[in-house]
Amino acid sequence: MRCRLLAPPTAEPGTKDEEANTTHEERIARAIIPVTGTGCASPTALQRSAEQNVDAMSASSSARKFKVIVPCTSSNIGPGFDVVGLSLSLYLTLSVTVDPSASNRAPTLAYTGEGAAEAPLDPYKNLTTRTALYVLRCNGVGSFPHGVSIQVHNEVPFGRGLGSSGAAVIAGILLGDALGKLELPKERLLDHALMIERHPDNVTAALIGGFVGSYLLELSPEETEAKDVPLSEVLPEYPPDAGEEWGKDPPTPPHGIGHFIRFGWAKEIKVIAIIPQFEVSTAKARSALPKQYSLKDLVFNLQRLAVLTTALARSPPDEYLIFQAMQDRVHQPYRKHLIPGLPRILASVTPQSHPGLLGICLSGAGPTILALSLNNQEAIAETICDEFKKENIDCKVRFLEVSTEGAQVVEE
Ligand SMILES: Nc1ncnc2c1ncn2[C@@H]1O[C@H](COP(=O)(O)OP(=O)(O)OP(=O)(O)O)[C@@H](O)[C@H]1O
Ligand SMILES: N[C@@H](CCO)C(=O)O
Repeated sequence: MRCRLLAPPTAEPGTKDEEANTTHEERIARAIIPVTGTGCASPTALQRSAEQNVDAMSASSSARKFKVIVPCTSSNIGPGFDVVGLSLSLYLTLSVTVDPSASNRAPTLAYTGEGAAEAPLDPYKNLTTRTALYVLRCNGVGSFPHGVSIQVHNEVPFGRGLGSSGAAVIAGILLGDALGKLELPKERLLDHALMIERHPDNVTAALIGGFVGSYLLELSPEETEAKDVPLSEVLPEYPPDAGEEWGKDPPTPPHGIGHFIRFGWAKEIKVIAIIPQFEVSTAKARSALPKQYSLKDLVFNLQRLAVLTTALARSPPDEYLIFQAMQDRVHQPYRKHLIPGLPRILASVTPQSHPGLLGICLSGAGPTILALSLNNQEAIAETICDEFKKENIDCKVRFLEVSTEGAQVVEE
């Protein structure tokens, strides 16, 4: 088994995003928005030859097998709304076979695990494979290679604030890169991901691994305007018939649109995810946020985030400092109506009531609650589950590790 670890993180990407009221399909549409004003060139000689290369490579070799493994992520960690993400040990895994002797033109998809009943098996509708096709088409390869079959095993629950969509997008980015043998550098992979999921926190942490901070460059007014181009205009729903060409080409992402840095993470800090058994869509949770904030609330969060990123790297961790630094006034207060009992749940465990507790927050857009602790994990989880139970909500508890490696492609 040969492991192709992606290139080490060196730089950064970015854009700003307004995702409220959008579905993932619409977000993909945005991915395809001509942000540079110059889309991929329509199938040129270069594109055709890239496609022929991929097919020729497939045809001349035996079946190729590889895995794409992407961790889940918890973003925000209290005050770091849309800024920080933590990569954790639940994984989305694609087991991919490219068999030149198989005749299927479109990839076949099979799912097990979380979301198996909901995830589309049509590769032109599925978030991961559509993302892969976007990467291929932006890089001169007009279609999937023949004979691709993908077995998905997913441990990341949908719509719970654990970055399932970010993981699906990163899996698609790496899938496209691997199928096209593109070998894009990590920064360029991230550019493509940021065209789809416009807040960088989840996708960056999923790609890079560990505890990561990121920001996006502002789009120009023309680029911002262009983001309303509908999906149907930029990426056809169905593949063309043999010999026909795709319609309009998707725009390539601008280069270096996001920027990131990886922080340290003290090895003593343990992570507990308390996962309520209901979904909150990120789009809905984003639409609950105000358009404007008071200076007081922004300063409240900025002060805490500045302290938090260093405090979580220090050994031994300072319980009081971290607990205070994980307070938030930018997103959690506005999402409380989406998660029954949220203020009470967040107040249910403190370093005083549960020695060893470092902090508690909403994971991503919720409804999962993330607790950081030095010990006492079971008691912390039990108390939070009991609080949810008062609202007639069952929870699953996961004791997780920080996943330091980030997304990987493993050749078999
Ligand atoms: N493995 C997957 N395959 C296909 N689609 C997926 C996959 N994972 C997530 N999705 C899509 O993403 C949706 C969930 O995304 P959403 O942004 O609402 O929540 P999340 O990413 O789990 O949470 P958060 O962004 O708060 O961390 C699912 O309903 C599904 O449409
Ligand atoms: N930072 C994002 C993460 C969800 O994907 C939010 O809280 O809306």
